[in-house]
Formats: sequence, C-alpha cells, structure tokens
Amino acid sequence: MSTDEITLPLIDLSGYINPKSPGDKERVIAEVREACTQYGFFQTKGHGIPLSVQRGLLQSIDTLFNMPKEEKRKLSYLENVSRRGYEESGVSLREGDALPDSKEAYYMGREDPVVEHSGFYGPNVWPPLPEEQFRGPVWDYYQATYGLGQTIWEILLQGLGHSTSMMETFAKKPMVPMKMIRYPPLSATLPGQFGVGAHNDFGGVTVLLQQPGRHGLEVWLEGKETWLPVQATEDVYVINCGDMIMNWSGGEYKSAKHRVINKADNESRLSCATFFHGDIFATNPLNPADPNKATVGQLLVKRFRNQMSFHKELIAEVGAQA
Ligand SMILES: O=C(O)CCC(=O)C(=O)O
Ligand SMILES: [Fe+2]
Repeated sequence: MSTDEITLPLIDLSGYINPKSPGDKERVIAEVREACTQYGFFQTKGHGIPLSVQRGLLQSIDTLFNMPKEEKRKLSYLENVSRRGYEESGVSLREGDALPDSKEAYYMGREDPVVEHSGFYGPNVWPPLPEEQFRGPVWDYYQATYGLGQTIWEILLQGLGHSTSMMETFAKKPMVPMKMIRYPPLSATLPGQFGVGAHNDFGGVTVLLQQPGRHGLEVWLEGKETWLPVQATEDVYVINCGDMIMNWSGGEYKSAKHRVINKADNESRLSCATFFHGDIFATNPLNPADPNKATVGQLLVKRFRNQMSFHKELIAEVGAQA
C-alpha cells in the first residue's frame, strides 16, 4: 500500500460526548485506543467545538499576526516570566536542524492572576486589540479545546482500563499551553527551511486546528519509513499523543514524529495547538503502579530546560535533577 491510500483514522467523538445507545462510548474508546496504538494520531469530528468558535479563533490569529512587526515584538515571550506572548519567525531551532522554523507563534495558557511556581502559572500577555477582536474569541476557543483535551485524556485512560476519576488528581490545575501559529508562504522561506521541523510533542494530548484547505502537516509512519500528509479539513481536528503519554503507557500509545511544510507559494497557513499536559505535580495516571514517580513538571523542565531557561527556584520547586 502506498501512502496515497493511507489516511489517519477519522473518529466521530459524538458517540462518547452524547451517547445514544449503550455501546456508543465503548466503541469510541476502542477506536481511539486503536488509532493511538497504531499511529499516535487521529482526526476527529463530532468533537462538540462549534464552527463559529473555530472561525472566530482563526480570524483573531490572522488579526494578531497582521499587526506591525514592531508591535508584535513588544509582546515577546522572551520578556515574560511565564513565557507567554510572541515568538518571531526564525527563532525555534531544534538540535540537528540546519535552519530555524519559519513559523511565527503566540503562546498563552491558563489565566492565573498571580505568577506562581516561578512562572509555570501566571497571567497571559494580551495584545492591544479590541476585546471582541482577540481576547474574547481566543479565550472562548481556549476553554473549548481545554475541555476537548480533558475528554481525550478520559478516553485514553479508559482505553487502558482505568477510571475517569483519575482526572480529579491529574487535572486539578493542569498545564494547558496553547500555541497560535502562522506559517509564511513557500516563497518567503529559505530552501530547506521547514515551517516546523520534525519533532515529537513533549507531553500529553495535543488538540490541533488547521486552517481549512491549508495543508502542510506530515506525520512520520514508522513502519513505512515515509511521511504521511494530513488533510486540513474544516471542522475536523487532529489529535495526537506526546512523548509523556507514550512513556507512561509503556509504549502502548505512540508519539509520532511530525513536521509542517507550507507548500503554498503565496498563501500563509494558520494553525493552533492546545497541549493538555496535566497538573505539574501529577504522576503517571496511565499506570498508577509505575515505579517511576516523575511528575509532569519535572518532565517538562527536563525536556525544555535548554530552550526555556527556567529559574533556579522552579527547578528546585519541582525537584528536577540539575
Ligand atoms: O501547525 C501544525 O499543523 C502542527 C504544529 C505542531 O506540530 C506543533 O506546534 O507542535
Ligand atoms: Fe507538534
């Protein structure tokens, strides 16, 4: 079979969210388990996020990135203790990549009024745009994907025979960063430069919205040694598992490598990824008997310490190894 005939599974979540008959929930749990075991990725409809909320978010991302460059730079995430705000094109560079990502991004997360745990929690950076053009639609969207991320976690837990009550301790005050992204057209990228270079997501569940029709995401198929292009279809989300889920599930759920190349000559591409990781002090909910008691916070610091320059106090607080 060539990759032309392979597509990611498309799972209708409405059977789980609004079950109509007795077997509906179990069927969805089994489908998600199968997709995550085989690919670590699936696409979904019937997810319950209104189209108007998705469109509102895409419109806000467009408005944000169309602000003048100097205005965007004033919102730099590098100046913010919680690493919220704007990242310009050409900043993200993974080890081994020849060139930095062409994407520009904007980071936000939970809205906690006070900076706590040396910046893990804190307020967002909001651009100077009218409430109805940015903060309103973005916050509505954030809450909707926060809810969807939580639902997927519940499904993944049940897929391994656990109860959803695990979520009470796992997601008391979960880390749920969200990244809004704009990829420049191909004509504005350097030869060999990726929108986002090949990577595995760090942690929990990723809920990804792609601008309809603006393809570009590719997933690495381990067995086939090839990249699978993923369609960007309106109202269809992409869900994937990060490395933390793969390790915590003993490899049952996969974390697949992926990258983005915007092949459109003259059109930029928008997307938005919400990463539902879990409470910073939570340990493995997918295998409560796991002797490894590393917490979400410790794993995060370990993975990002070179990129994020965490404060010493934070490293001490989560008890991560120096
Ligand atoms: O923009 C996309 O389609 C994917 C983005 C992504 O993989 C990420 O932000 O981790
Ligand atoms: Fe990713």
